[in-house]
Amino acid sequence: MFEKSTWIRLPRNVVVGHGVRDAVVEVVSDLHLEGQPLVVTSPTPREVAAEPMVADFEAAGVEPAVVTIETATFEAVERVIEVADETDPSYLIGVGGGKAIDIAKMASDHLEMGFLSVPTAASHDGIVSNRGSVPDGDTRHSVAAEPPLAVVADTGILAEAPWELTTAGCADIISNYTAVMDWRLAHRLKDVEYSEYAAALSEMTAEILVDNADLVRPGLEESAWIVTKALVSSGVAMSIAGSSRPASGAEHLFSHQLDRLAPGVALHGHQVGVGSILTAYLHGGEAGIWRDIRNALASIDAPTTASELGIDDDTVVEALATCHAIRDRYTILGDGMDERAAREVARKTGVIA
Ligand SMILES: NC(=O)C1=CN([C@@H]2O[C@H](COP(=O)(O)OP(=O)(O)OC[C@H]3O[C@@H](n4cnc5c(N)ncnc54)[C@H](OP(=O)(O)O)[C@@H]3O)[C@@H](O)[C@H]2O)C=CC1
Ligand SMILES: O=C(CO)COP(=O)(O)O
Ligand SMILES: [Zn+2]
Repeated sequence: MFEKSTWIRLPRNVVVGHGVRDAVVEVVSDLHLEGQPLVVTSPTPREVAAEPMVADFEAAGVEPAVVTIETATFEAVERVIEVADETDPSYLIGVGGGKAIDIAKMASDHLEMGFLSVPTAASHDGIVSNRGSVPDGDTRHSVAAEPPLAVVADTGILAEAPWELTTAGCADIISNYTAVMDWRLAHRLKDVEYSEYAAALSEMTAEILVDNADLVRPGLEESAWIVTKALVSSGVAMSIAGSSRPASGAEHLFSHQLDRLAPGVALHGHQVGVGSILTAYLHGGEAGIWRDIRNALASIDAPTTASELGIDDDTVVEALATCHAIRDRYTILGDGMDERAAREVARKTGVIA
């Protein structure tokens, strides 16, 4: 008897383009959402996008509550839930980078209410995904959640954000190459559930972005458009897979470990990009695609070395040698790298001097 089943949850509306922030109230109406929203944001996105959006709601007779979070932690999720208990919203709106959107996503899942994703930076592919990513002591959780009901990505806002946020989003996409290599390996060796469709979409997204790298330039709003479409597509791949596997392999373990060893120094996307150079080398050796990944990152101004990340060489080596333990996710790192081997790979790929 055939007993397989799947349930793919995707956003109902994805609105991308110049000035679409002004359409949030209309998108809410299109979704037939009633009552007051709770806006979850972080300090800079609050000024850039949340406050004008709240003014639009007020003009339409709706009084949103606003909560500002500073970190992507379970405590921040708790705080949002407390504010929701006090203000009784009908839905949530996450306005910001990966931090604010992840917290809104996880709080909305707990509260069993929908949320909208309003990114202010094209810096990560959690804009659309059905996962939240949260550090917790020595480990890291990829938390199952609902995807947003709608995404409203204003390319005008995204293009005005600091350029490095956009290059971080590109690097998060380029890292899909090694994430999929790790996923296939885990499927072959450990029988990890695998989706050919999600893997193909994830790889194709990276391919299209690399093919269009010439158009990804500071000051060009078209760059925000190209990168946002890739981020949406990568998030959809995660939703199809029902896990972050299409977009998160050993290069993400490396980044999560850097978040612990050197917190707040480099952006998520930049760290996973450098991690992807290292793990591509582990997958393919000298003849592998690590040079293509390094060149693709360099072509869009993303860091390719420890010093460009602002992190010292020893910390990068330590992260590579220890990151396998951060989460139960089988990758090319297996049960971990010898520290000398990690240093050698980092040297050979030019990540450290
Ligand atoms: N769920 C998923 O599938 C995924 C989740 N992630 C998660 O997302 C996070 C990384 O996302 P990222 O966006 O890099 O992190 P943040 O949300 O921390 O944003 C990075 C920085 O950009 C600032 N910022 C955001 N928008 C603007 C703007 N328009 N103008 C100026 N500054 C701005 C933020 O300011 P401020 O400090 O004031 O907020 C912050 O300092 C990580 O926690 C990662 O784990 C990443 C990929 C996928
Ligand atoms: O960053 C992500 C995908 O780009 C999310 O992955 P994690 O599951 O590793 O948190
Ligand atoms: Zn990522």
